[in-house]
Amino acid sequence: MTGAFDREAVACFRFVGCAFDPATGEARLAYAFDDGPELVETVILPGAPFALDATRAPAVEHALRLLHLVAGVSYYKAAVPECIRIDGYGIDAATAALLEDVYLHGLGEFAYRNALDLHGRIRFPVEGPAEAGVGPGAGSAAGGSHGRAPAAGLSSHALVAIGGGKDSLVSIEALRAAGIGQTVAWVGGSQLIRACAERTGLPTLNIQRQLAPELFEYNRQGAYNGHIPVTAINSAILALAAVVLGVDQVVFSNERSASYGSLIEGTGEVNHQWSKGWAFEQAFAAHLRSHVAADLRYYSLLRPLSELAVARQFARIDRYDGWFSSCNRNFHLLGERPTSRWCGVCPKCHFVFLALAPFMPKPRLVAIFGRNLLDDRSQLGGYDALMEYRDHKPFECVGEARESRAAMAALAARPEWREDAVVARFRGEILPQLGGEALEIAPLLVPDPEHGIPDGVWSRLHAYFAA
Ligand SMILES: CC(=O)N[C@H]1[C@@H](OP(=O)(O)OP(=O)(O)OC[C@H]2O[C@@H](n3ccc(=O)[nH]c3=O)[C@H](O)[C@@H]2O)O[C@H](CO)[C@@H](O)[C@@H]1O[C@H](C)C(=O)N[C@@H](C)C(=O)N[C@@H](CCC(=O)O)C(=O)O
Ligand SMILES: Nc1ncnc2c1ncn2[C@@H]1O[C@H](COP(=O)(O)OP(=O)(O)OP(=O)(O)O)[C@@H](O)[C@H]1O
Repeated sequence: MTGAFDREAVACFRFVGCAFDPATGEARLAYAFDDGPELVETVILPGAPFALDATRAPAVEHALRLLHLVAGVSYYKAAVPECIRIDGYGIDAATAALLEDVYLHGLGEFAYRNALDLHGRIRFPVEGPAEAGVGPGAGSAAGGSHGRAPAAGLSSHALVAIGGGKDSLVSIEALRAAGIGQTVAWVGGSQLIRACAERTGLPTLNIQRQLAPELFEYNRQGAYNGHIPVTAINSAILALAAVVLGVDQVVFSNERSASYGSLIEGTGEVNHQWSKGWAFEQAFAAHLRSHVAADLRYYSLLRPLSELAVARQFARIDRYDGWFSSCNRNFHLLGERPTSRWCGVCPKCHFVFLALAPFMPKPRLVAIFGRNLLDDRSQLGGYDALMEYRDHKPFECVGEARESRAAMAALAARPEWREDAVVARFRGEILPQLGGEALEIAPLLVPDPEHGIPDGVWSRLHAYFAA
């Protein structure tokens, strides 16, 4: 491939190579289409130089390769060719199966919006036996690998991903309450995330990430573009950071509701937040243990909780009211920064306002958002989609439709909310059509037993979450 980027002319996507320099903390991830220019993404861990002993160095190499393979999704999507090549190292069948899952499901929304069918198209080449350093018996399918990589001598400490929204702040406060040592870590240059991280008063770790600049040029030249599984990428970055720093836990804050997508007529389920779901968490955690380090734990602290349960927890703390935002418009790499932390018109603003409303005094909530979204008729369509009323759930990180309906039903019974435009319309038009649907909030607040939180952590936390 030479000259301008022509997605139809691409034959092969290549993983060209990757390297980590412990002296500078820089990871270099290189890709290419055919014999075109190298596309180099960089990730920089602060705190270099790092001393990696003989136990940790192989774990770092395997975490680096995993990051190289996962982060490739940003570039692969530009042309989605049938041929994938990995230069420089081979991968085993378990790794190929994990990646095929991450690319297929993580690009689910991308494929739907671009009218592409990626089923059966994404095949990672398996070359040779299990990767070096991988313990005997490494399994054969994503999530099914029960082998173990050697332990890397990691110390007990949690690297907790912080995203500037309510979810990670709930986890951070829960871990603090349980007395678990933590460093709050984020990827990228967001000032909003930095402000929240500093507000926690805990040690912080800001990892820089620079996408290959050619990708943006390819986008201008007509590359396929769309959503990617960014949580999978951030997870792989934090896993690399954990083994480089020698700590044993990578903690995310993905709630139970993230495992459910939008039901699209004629297409089926498409999950915008697939890499925040339970299937990804299980597969990735197992893969880290079998292919990176047996003593590395990856889990989501909020997996047992619904979005409403997370909102209830968040409402218990007011320390972050003037700092946090769940509105994704704050987090673009390119383009303008919004002037307000809450745009007030996107699905996340709609949902977070609704989810917090049953658990917070109204004046506090309105002060956080600077307005009352539930008393604004122009927001009716947005709330209909959240409740899956005449529309599908939006492609965004929002709770299940039954959670939105239950929250709305609770507000419909509250004098301070029931006359507000969106709630009054729900009472008059939607509620009567819901027939026998159970609309109580309480059952949705019960922690789910399905999660990957280590026993020692969960035993200290479940009372906190149940309180
Ligand atoms: C902030 C945001 O929502 N961005 C999405 C948006 O991208 P846009 O072009 O408007 O701006 P940028 O974010 O600046 O991206 C510029 C281009 O770079 C590509 N890109 C970016 C990051 C990356 O890791 N790889 C990339 O290839 C991107 O394609 C842009 O062309 O629309 C895009 C297309 O739909 C989305 O891909 C952008 O989403 C970001 C990757 C992002 O960080 N989004 C999170 C706020 C997000 O949606 N999180 C999900 C979790 C989903 C998951 O499974 O992990 C959530 O919270 O639900
Ligand atoms: N830039 C980032 N660096 C590292 N982790 C991130 C980043 N952005 C989001 N995350 C993590 O990804 C997961 C999903 O993000 P999400 O946006 O749902 O969480 P949040 O920002 O904590 O809360 P909210 O849902 O209210 O926005 C969380 O664990 C979050 O900490």
